[in-house]
Amino acid sequence: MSENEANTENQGQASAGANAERRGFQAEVKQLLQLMIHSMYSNKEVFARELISNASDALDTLRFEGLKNDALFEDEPELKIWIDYDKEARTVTIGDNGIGMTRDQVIDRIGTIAKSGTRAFLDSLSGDEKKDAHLIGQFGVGFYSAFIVADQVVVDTRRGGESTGVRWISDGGGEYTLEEVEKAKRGTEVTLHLREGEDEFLDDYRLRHLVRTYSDHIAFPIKMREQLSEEDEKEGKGAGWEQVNRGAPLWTQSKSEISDEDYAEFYKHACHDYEDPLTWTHNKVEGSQEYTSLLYVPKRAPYDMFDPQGKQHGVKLYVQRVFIMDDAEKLMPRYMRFVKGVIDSNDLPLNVSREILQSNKLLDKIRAGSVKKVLGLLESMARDDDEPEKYKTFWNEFGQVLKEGIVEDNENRDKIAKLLRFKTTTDQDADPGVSLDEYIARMKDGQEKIYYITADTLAEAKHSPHLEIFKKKDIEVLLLTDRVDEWVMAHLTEYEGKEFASVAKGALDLGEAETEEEKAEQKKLEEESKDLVERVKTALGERVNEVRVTHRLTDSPACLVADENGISGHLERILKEAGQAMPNQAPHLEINPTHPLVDKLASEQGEEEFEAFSQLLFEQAVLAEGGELDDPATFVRRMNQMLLAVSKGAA
Ligand SMILES: Nc1ncnc2c1ncn2[C@@H]1O[C@H](COP(=O)(O)OP(=O)(O)OP(=O)(O)O)[C@@H](O)[C@H]1O
Repeated sequence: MSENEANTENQGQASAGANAERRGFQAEVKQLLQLMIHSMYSNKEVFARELISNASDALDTLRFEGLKNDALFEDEPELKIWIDYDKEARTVTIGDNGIGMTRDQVIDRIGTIAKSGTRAFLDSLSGDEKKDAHLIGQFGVGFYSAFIVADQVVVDTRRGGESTGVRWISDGGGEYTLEEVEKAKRGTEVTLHLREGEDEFLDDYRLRHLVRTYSDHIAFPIKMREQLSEEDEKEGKGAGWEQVNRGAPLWTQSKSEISDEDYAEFYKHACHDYEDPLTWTHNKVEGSQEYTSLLYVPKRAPYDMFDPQGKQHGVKLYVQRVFIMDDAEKLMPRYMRFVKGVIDSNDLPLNVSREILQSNKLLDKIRAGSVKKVLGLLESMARDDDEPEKYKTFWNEFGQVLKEGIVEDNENRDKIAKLLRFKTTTDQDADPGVSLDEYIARMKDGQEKIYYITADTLAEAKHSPHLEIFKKKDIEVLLLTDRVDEWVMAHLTEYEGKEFASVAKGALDLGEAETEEEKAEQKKLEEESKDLVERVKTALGERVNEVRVTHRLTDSPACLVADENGISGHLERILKEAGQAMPNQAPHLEINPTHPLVDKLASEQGEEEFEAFSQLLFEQAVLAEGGELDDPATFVRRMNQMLLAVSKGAA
């Protein structure tokens, strides 16, 4: 019951009044509730953090909206949270005098889950409690965590400025009831009727301990009844209320006063995560503009990291300790959407609106400064040989998102490139992968470029015929298999003065990694194969752009190569899959005259046989680079004819 209101509810469970309306939960809520109760039981204490976080968010919202509408504060300007318990009724109540909710808001917010991708998320759960607990934690346990310890939850709430309040009651089954109630004070009280066996929470010491452990550094006072001495009780003294948490926002304190545990608990509260963060950076910037940033990198990627509709909590903006907005994009670029935390500016005006923030120079500077801090944090994590696991975790969870920065952030491209990690032909199992600095350090004598290949899978990349000459010469090649890689490489043209070159594009130039002798031999081969090249070109017609003698194959008869400035076959397939109309650009076909099949082709006299053979060579090359044939049936027919001819010859 509230610090302000008399305790009227008692004994047993609350029941809805005669005018109460019964409503069903959204199907997803029903499912989530059941899962939550079972899989989160071993973390049952989270309910305290979640409900206190919600109360603190409601106070933040009130303070922000109150900047424009003073009336919202009514006659109660002091913002607070309180916790009380009733041993006889077996209830614990968490109350706040924050913004509160209207009837419609209660229906929208606690009868429904508005997060996008909820259905898919629920379908992805395995039934394995431990795994599911992780996933649910990531999804956000929120208000429903109350049902882990309670078999009935009552929410009394009144929005600031409204005349009537609403009571919501549910036992966590399929339904809840709603009715209008008189509520003198604005805000929300959540009363938990504890399940059998949960009486441990009806204890002053236990509750205080929960507050100190989980919510010590939230910005508002959390109050509990004073403990009376025996003497006071004898004298019949009533208990007053006292603040239990420190109540100063963590980021305003100096680093030396904050322990790692404090940072971790604050993170879980402010960023709605249920695991500790991976790392963080806390900075006070002084001088021409003043702000404090406390930025965290989580341990795990959110389930909707690649969902464009996904709501991410991201970084919260405060102005002089007043919460202003929760909109990552204004404070962090998209490619840093994994960063969470708080930025508190002393210089922005308190009455700042979203419109002003759209184009605000101060905010731009804060954003640029914060991006540098995060990049610095990642750099030091990547360099940290004592804890290599950390960067590995980061890269495996968020590497794909960070890569987007190569495309998005011109200014920091080199810094981001330094943080990239790759599987390579020399080090396919490297976890998290090889850095560009390591690659450059082991480049072969005379090697001038950084070579890479893009493909859908690691197996496809590793076995690509385009790599043959590189294997022979022991030149390392980066194996790129993320979807975003094609765009990344279109923007990453050089690193530390070294150009990038796709092994599947343009005429291959190995520079000085090739001896004069090898170059002369290549020239000779080209001369000798002129007629053959002409014949193949004629046979294939429009299907190819150019036919030439290969430089890159040692074991395969032929391969396709994209134009130096064109798009690779891999990108062409990605774009086609995404439904983009593609101009038909024929690839170059490179043939390997030293291969016995090509030798056989050269000796083929019959024009029809020569053409069929050339087509086969071309189609094989399409398949080898992961492409699809326009007419697979004809390919199979040609293949079978060839096999029959060969077996007849052998008989
Ligand atoms: N004490 C409260 N005062 C006002 N509104 C509240 C309160 N508690 C919950 N709400 C509303 O109900 C919504 C749902 O809460 P819930 O805790 O389930 O999710 P959340 O806080 O949005 O996200 P998360 O799942 O990450 O915790 C909140 O976003 C808020 O709008």
